[in-house]
Amino acid sequence: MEASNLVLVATDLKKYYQSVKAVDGVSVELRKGEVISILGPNGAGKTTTVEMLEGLRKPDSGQIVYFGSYEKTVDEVKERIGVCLQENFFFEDLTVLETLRLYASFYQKNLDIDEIVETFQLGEKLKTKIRHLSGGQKQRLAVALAFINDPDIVFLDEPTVGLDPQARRHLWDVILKYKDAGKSIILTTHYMDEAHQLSDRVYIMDHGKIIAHGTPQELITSSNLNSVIEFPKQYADKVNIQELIISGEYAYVTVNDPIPVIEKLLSANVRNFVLRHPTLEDVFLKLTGRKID
Ligand SMILES: Nc1ncnc2c1ncn2[C@@H]1O[C@H](COP(=O)(O)OP(=O)(O)OP(=O)(O)O)[C@@H](O)[C@H]1O
Repeated sequence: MEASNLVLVATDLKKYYQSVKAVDGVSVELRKGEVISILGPNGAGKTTTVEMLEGLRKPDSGQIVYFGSYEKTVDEVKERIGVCLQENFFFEDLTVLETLRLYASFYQKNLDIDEIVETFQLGEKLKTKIRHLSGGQKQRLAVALAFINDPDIVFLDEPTVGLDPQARRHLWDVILKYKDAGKSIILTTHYMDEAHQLSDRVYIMDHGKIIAHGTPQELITSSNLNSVIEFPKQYADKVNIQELIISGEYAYVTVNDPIPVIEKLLSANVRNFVLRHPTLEDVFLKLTGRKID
């Protein structure tokens, strides 16, 4: 990949709050036409990292280079950046159309509003005031607004929270459409399937540091997890299995050879287990020892 394709390079970013090392030496690269995800449990430092990349928070140290130019500050590139924050505030008495036009007026360059309306399926709500939108409709509008200035880099912090499964899938298609059009997208998400489906590369964060990164498949392969065996946690005490992880209602074990574990389960009369391929979620669980939510 040519260096000129790098639209953002962040090196050794740090942000400390008294004793809390919120971000402790994070480096991230983003290329043109790429979707990357930053995954991590609550408090890992994802939002602080992304807010520094967006120019909303000043790093204590480290460097961020936009569009290959050391001279460009975030203020100079903000026309080329789109942001959907985790919590968005709107003027409740404006309609959807008025809101789109207002945000468009903040920038020199815009995507066509009709195209945005169609892409984000907002047509039926154009004359509806924000206060009368459902949570999911507001969320779709918030993501739409991140694209209004036809940005080259788009930050989407938990963009599908509050959406029903159909709307979530639709938004995935929209994100991939914009990626294919050459936009570069940084996603933070709690949904592992979303990260896997959308991301070219994933950064896994914990305690302010990147603890692993790569394509979803590279992360799965490099974790040396061949098989996952999963069963209800109430059986965990019945079987002596090393490296068992209890999370939620289930006990998990990731192994290269599943046969000895299955034999143990069967001899303890545990039959309602599932054997499956590992997912990004299992990698995450192995690395951090806990589930993301
Ligand atoms: N303004 C602040 N003052 C003090 N501590 C802060 C501040 N902002 C964040 N932190 C702390 O920094 C750490 C990282 O927070 P951050 O919000 O970046 O994590 P996160 O990974 O985005 O979490 P979540 O998934 O819950 O949004 C947390 O321990 C948080 O309490």
